[in-house]
Amino acid sequence: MDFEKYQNLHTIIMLKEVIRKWWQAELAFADKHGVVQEWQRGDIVPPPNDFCRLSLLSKEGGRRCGQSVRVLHEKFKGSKRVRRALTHECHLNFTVIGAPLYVDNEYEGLLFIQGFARQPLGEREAQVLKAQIRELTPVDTDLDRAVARVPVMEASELSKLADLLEFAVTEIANYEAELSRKDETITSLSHELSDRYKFEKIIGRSTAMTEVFRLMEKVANSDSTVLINGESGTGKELVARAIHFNGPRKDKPFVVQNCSAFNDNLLESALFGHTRGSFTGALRDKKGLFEVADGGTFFLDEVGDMSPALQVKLLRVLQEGTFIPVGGTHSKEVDVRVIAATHKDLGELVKKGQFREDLYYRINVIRLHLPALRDRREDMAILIDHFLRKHHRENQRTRGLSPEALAILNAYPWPGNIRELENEIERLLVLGGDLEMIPPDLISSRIRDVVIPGGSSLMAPVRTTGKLNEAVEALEREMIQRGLARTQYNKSRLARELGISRSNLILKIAKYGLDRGPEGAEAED
Ligand SMILES: Nc1ncnc2c1ncn2[C@@H]1O[C@H](COP(=O)(O)OP(=O)(O)OP(=O)(O)O)[C@@H](O)[C@H]1O
Repeated sequence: MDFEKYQNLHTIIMLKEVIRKWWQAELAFADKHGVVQEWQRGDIVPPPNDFCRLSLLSKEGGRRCGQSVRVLHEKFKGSKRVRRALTHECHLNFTVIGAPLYVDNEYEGLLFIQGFARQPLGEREAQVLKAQIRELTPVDTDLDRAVARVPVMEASELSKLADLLEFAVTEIANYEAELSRKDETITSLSHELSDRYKFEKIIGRSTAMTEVFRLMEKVANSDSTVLINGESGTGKELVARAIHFNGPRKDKPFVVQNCSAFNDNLLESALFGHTRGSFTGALRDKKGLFEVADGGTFFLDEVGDMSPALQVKLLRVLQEGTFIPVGGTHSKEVDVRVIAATHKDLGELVKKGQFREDLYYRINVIRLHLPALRDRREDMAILIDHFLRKHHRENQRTRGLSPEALAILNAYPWPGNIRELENEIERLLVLGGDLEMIPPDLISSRIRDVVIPGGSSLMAPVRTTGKLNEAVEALEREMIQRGLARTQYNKSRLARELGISRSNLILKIAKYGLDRGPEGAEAED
């Protein structure tokens, strides 16, 4: 256990100050082997008691001071039942008081304070003390003055100090417990995230997607740079996350930055960080995202929009794993896997001189192409089904989309790809309320207008050949079916709209088999 990490705990800072101010003593920590690491390293904060200072700074004196602390440590280690503060008289006859630190019922060391007398030193005691210290080390200090300055702690004071030490070890134990709770939460959140980005959560059975999955499996366990190509909303980020969460870096950060979101200066500072004063407003040093992503994966979206200057910096990180923060003089080293994405044709940009060729070859090690939704129509049905389940509210009755609604969705070119489809399904589920089947009327007019310009009929093209009565019947059936969907099976309203009686409408519904059955019947009209 490293006591240094507790030095900044608010309670410990306060405690140290109080102890210094009231008792002229220093709070220190010995580890679970009874070793005071700072002393071992020669990192000694001079204690207010000059005799302790002289002793600690001499070789033999230091050894004896360490031994005194170890005696206390042995007392704690010997009995798990001792949880209160105990005292011991050191080689110079000063008191050491310590309290044991237990974390998770494991003994981790002790917090202690040393170097005070229990009562003012008498003449004889002072003589002995001076002789002892002279034996240990050559003395250049006025020892009479040192005797007068020896901190004295009476019994009542000592019990207060004991309370404070016990309070401090409890605080540290609580802090550790809180940290491990956080660790558990982080681990379980990271499992949840890995679950969410399992390959099976990426929907697609088309040939193009099967190829994507095959490559994803291959690259997940490697460290190579990946370039994902595809229009907006085709799932580039989803695929990048799945690669990260299915690979060895999954417990490390996954960081995303869209390179077209900022101007050049802001992007550079976001990616590489900046030093204080490097530009107006840079009030303190700031870590860049490459540092945040250290050990993990960095998803650089729209990499084709990066300026030539930043392309150079990116190339350096990819090749050497180093970069210099804006305004900085020293380079920093990171271990980051880069997954880049773009909707542009980088090869074309290279030809036009807008993208560095060396960078292009460096990031184009493995390329994944995500097809536009319009080019993988065979995935429409399972995608719709997936989003219906994903956004279905608990207890919602909706079972699906009506055949007419499906026909419209299937005919639409989906320029916004899967994101647009997902948004539309989510919207339909909200608007559909408790309707069992979502009717086409609820589909966004933006989509309907593309599929049926001017809101023309959804029906099959008007028949101009064949038997007239059959064509009339087909038209009648379509009009009733669509009307039922639009009015949510309100037959009285639909009958009025169609200009026929309600009973006539019911007959026609039965004739064309358009009734919803007994379950739906109750909700009608
Ligand atoms: N194959 C898929 N299966 C399930 N959901 C998907 C699939 N592809 C994309 N999505 C969903 O579509 C939405 C858009 O995906 P994503 O943000 O990954 O696209 P993108 O290509 O990175 O978009 P952009 O380039 O605009 O940032 C997300 O909600 C994502 O979960």
